[in-house]
Amino acid sequence: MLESLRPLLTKILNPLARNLNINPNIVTVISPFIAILAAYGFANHLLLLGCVAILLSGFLDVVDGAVARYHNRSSKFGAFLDSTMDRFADAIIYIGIIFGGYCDWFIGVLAIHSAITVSYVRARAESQGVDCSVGIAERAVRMIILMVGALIGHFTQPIYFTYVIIILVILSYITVGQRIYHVWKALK
Ligand SMILES: CC(C)CCC[C@@H](C)CCC[C@@H](C)CCC[C@@H](C)CCOC[C@@H](COP(=O)(O)O[C@@H]1[C@H](O)[C@H](OP(=O)(O)O)[C@@H](O)[C@H](O)[C@H]1O)OCC[C@H](C)CCC[C@H](C)CCC[C@H](C)CCCC(C)C
Ligand SMILES: Nc1ccn([C@@H]2O[C@H](COP(=O)(O)O)[C@@H](O)[C@H]2O)c(=O)n1
Ligand SMILES: [Mg+2]
Ligand SMILES: [Mg+2]
Repeated sequence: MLESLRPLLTKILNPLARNLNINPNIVTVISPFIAILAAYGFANHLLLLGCVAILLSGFLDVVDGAVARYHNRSSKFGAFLDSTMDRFADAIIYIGIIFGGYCDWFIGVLAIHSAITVSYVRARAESQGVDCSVGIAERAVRMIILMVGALIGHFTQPIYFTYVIIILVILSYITVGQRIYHVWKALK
């Protein structure tokens, strides 16, 4: 969905990438630590901290790839590490949200389950040679929805954050369906 913004994003990030001539894997492993900070924020009812930390963690997730591409340091291990750290970040953020009591534990577990399943379907599809970056709630969209929800919860009432999480779970499962359908069409 947001993939079409990638060329624009690359243009914007290239000056930063040019000045950041480091191993992109270093950037990749910092991102989940910032996600832990987001989880800490949610667990302690600091919604604004949660929101800013998700933004920073997501920012690093786009910077690692930009640095890798700009300096011709893209690697298969880097791609693997990037995806793995993303799963870690996804889960830890929801764990923080559950601890903060922003949703029923069952909804929180579904949020983790749906997010991991969305990404698993893509990984499994790619192992079958099918590109699967489709669906309404790819990771960037999920992160943006969470940030917007946290902001709404902060500036109005926390219950609105809960509603946003429920919507996010529904959108994530729809994405699982969209991706399975996409792979079915590609492989039938
Ligand atoms: C806080 C600051 C110091 C930093 C501030 C900088 C600012 C100027 C803001 C810039 C932010 C922006 C550029 C970054 C935000 C991105 C973030 C919202 C989400 C992170 O996106 C992930 C990204 C990379 O994906 P990647 O390929 O590395 O990972 C894949 C992914 O995990 C897949 O998961 P899934 O299958 O989809 O579940 C795996 O399957 C893959 O294996 C794995 O490789 O994706 C980037 C895609 C887009 C091109 C990103 C577009 C982002 C928009 C331009 C962002 C606009 C953000 C707004 C500013 C947000 C405002 C919200 C507000 C605060 C309410
Ligand atoms: N440590 C890394 C991180 C990323 N890559 C490469 O970038 C792709 C992901 O790009 P994003 O802009 O979405 O982060 C990934 O598939 C790798 O090709 C890398 O090599 N090393
Ligand atoms: Mg990345
Ligand atoms: Mg990533």
